[in-house]
Amino acid sequence: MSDEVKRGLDGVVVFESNLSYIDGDAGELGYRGYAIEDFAQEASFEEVLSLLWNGAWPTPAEHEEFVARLAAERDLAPPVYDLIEELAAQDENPMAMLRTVTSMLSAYDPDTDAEPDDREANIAKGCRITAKIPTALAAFTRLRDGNEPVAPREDLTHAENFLYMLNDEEPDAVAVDAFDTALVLHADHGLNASTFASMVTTSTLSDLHSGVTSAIGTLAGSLHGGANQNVMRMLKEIDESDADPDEWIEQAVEEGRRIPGFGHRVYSVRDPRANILASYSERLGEQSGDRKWYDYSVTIEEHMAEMTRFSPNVDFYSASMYYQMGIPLDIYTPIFALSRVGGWIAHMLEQYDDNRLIRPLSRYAGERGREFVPLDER
Ligand SMILES: CC(=O)SCCNC(=O)CCNC(=O)[C@H](O)C(C)(C)COP(=O)(O)OP(=O)(O)OC[C@H]1O[C@@H](n2cnc3c(N)ncnc32)[C@H](O)[C@@H]1OP(=O)(O)O
Ligand SMILES: O=C([O-])CC(=O)C(=O)O
Repeated sequence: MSDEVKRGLDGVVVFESNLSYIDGDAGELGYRGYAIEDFAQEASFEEVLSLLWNGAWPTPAEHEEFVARLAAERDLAPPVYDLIEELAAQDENPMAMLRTVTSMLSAYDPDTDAEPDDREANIAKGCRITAKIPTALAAFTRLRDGNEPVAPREDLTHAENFLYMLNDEEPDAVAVDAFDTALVLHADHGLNASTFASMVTTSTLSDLHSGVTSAIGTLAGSLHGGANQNVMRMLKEIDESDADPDEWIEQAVEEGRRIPGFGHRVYSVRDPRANILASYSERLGEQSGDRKWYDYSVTIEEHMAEMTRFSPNVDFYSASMYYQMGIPLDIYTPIFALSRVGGWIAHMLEQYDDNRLIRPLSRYAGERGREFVPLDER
């Protein structure tokens, strides 16, 4: 057995999966064999969940049933609302809130005592987690901003309902289209770090709630899902600095700053999701009559292309898109989680069906044979 260390598991293939196909050099992404460009603006997030979890696009009857099942699970048990209120009062970080609340959801899940690899119970738990975390995020955001939570509605789609709960008004069609497409595009992406974390957790035959909780904690970091918030912070920094955006980005690159929203372990070219998200960012700018955020983004991309080998990833254009929709900056990463939960669950379902404990090796690099000295002799 080779003891070569593959830092960051770069290039190591550890599973077979039927979920997402990525060609990082060609800039291609597909879910279960369907190219994202063919369905991202056509299929709803609910349809994509069915595709990922069940392996096929739903028929109209299956879709209707699934949409109703998900919508019926949106509300939270009163103690969960109490926890959210407490966390909002503490001004907890929104990703930490989501991680804590997801963990608590298992206490109120009717299938909590099912065998961890019981597929039907896991689909039921998956529906509940996916349906409830948008309610938790919207309630938290409203409470910490001094507003009353808005109860979920069963007659709205997943995307519509979240925006409705967040703003206490029904969203317009452009916002719903943009948001639903963003949910679709963030739903799955191979063995990214948070998905891997969820699978490490369930490979021990731990439960689905634990897997999602691990994944949320992993998505939060700035090298992964946390980058979308940092992109917007960067765009605001440029805006507030009054600097010429061209000069700002040139200087940042020359200083060796790690530019959020650029670079990827798998893509050597522009992330295909960024193409679609960029078009929404531009459209929202045009709709509002202020293209500034989109234009800053384009300037950064152009300079990055000239000065570095890095292209935009999924987090780059989602930032200006969400900002122009009036979404608070610090909930961009939780919004990523509201979508990626679909992919985490799909991968965990695959994992349970063909499980083997994930347990790689480290190469010991410390000393050996050292002499122990008891505490009172040190
Ligand atoms: C949903 C997602 O998770 S998409 C990714 C979101 N994350 C970001 O956008 C954060 C910015 N990007 C990055 O940090 C990286 O490109 C990652 C973490 C996404 C992938 O990087 P890795 O494959 O692990 O490469 P690694 O971190 O080893 O970087 C290799 C080199 O490229 C540089 N580099 C990588 N990304 C960037 C960037 N965005 N800006 C400037 N330099 C970069 C690193 O500084 C490093 O340089 P060095 O060799 O001189 O030290
Ligand atoms: O695949 C990755 O490493 C990161 C990513 O783009 C995602 O999780 O969507």
